[in-house]
Amino acid sequence: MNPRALAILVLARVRATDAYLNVVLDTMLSESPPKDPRDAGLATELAYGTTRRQLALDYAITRFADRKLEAMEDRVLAALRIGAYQIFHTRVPARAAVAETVQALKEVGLTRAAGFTNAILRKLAELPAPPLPSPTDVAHHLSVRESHPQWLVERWLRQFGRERAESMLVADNQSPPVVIRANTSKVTRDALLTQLQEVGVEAKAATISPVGIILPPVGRIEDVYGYSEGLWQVQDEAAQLVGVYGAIPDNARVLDVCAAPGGKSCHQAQSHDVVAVDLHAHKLRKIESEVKRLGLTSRLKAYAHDASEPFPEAWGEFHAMLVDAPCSGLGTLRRHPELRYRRKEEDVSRLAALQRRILENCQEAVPAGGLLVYAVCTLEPQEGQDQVEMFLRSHPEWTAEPPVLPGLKLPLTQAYLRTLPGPEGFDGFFAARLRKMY
Ligand SMILES: C[S@@+](CC[C@H](N)C(=O)[O-])C[C@H]1O[C@@H](n2cnc3c(N)ncnc32)[C@H](O)[C@@H]1O
Repeated sequence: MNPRALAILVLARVRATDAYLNVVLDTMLSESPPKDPRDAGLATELAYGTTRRQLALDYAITRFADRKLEAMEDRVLAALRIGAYQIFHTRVPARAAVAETVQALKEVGLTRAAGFTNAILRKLAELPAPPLPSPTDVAHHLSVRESHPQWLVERWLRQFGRERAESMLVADNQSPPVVIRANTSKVTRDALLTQLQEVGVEAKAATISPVGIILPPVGRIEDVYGYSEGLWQVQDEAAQLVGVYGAIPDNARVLDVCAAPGGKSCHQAQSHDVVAVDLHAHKLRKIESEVKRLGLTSRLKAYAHDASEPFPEAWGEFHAMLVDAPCSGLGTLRRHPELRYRRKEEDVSRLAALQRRILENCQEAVPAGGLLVYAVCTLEPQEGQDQVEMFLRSHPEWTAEPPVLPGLKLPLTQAYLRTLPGPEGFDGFFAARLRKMY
């Protein structure tokens, strides 16, 4: 299928079903694989790029549309956004962007909307630049320019100041690198790096993670050296740092209570026995298939369970617990661009309350002397540092205990691990390493 038509169908399905962009794209690319891998690359770039810029594109489209965007057929709106994205953000000549997009809309069965779409895209193509609100209204201007909801821009401006907030917004619109974690139960990071370079992959060591490798843009991840042999797993560097910062002693049994899709569980299983738990039974399949590929089946058992409810005694005692709690995910917007339009400000408090329930249940199950590593992939203090400090105030038997890792420069804020989106190239994470003293 033509890559523009494929991108239209992907965005239309994401809008219609509220599904994750990466899941829909992967499914549709495997259902109708383009013959030329470059077409798969173009469909991916159009789907992600358009979603990242959606709010700004809608601001431009609204100027010329005679009806509300919400009332438009999913495929028509997707075509308008994809066309506008190419006009404003790619090197595709504007005339070709309009013509090819209208042709693609016909290919997906919407010939009747071709004239309407063509007219709007041609008007957009005549603009010298994408329209923007006045820079004097800073939050509105940045919201449209960087395509993030205004409530989020206002929140980040308050929390981080203009310079950092702006660099975070800009970073969310960049394509993230593919980062992998060496499966150290099979190979060291440095040996894997050498092997990748020997087969011609221009890989380089991650900035901080001692197990991380940054890959150059690659096609199908499954075709990269070492994938089938389970020598590595895809995982953002900041997510790897959670495992590193946790510094769980090798002899500890680990209970990972929010485990799917399994990145941090597999990281722990490289050197520990792990019980991996997730609320959703269907998500365990992904953990199990990764554990198998990585050759870690003897190290990890996966179960469905609600982490806010007591754990079965039959699972035994755990000296360390990993609570990678469900959160607003606002630190991962470059990887999940659709999330920024779905999140509502009130989600932060709702999720903080769920995290508190999970923490309360988990802390009971840790024996004296044991560790609990709490992590979230968001920048919101209510879900991160404030959450943990409230927990510590109400549980004097617990203390924050950052790890001692000579030679490693972890991005710490006080005792806590904290990464922010920005020029450093990380997703945004917060983690706290907590010790139960008695
Ligand atoms: C941030 S994700 C975990 C990511 C995972 N640790 C990794 O590194 O790949 C949070 C997970 O918590 C799960 N979850 C949500 N509510 C839960 C609950 N009450 N009990 C257990 N798991 C829950 C979600 O299904 C989701 O898979």
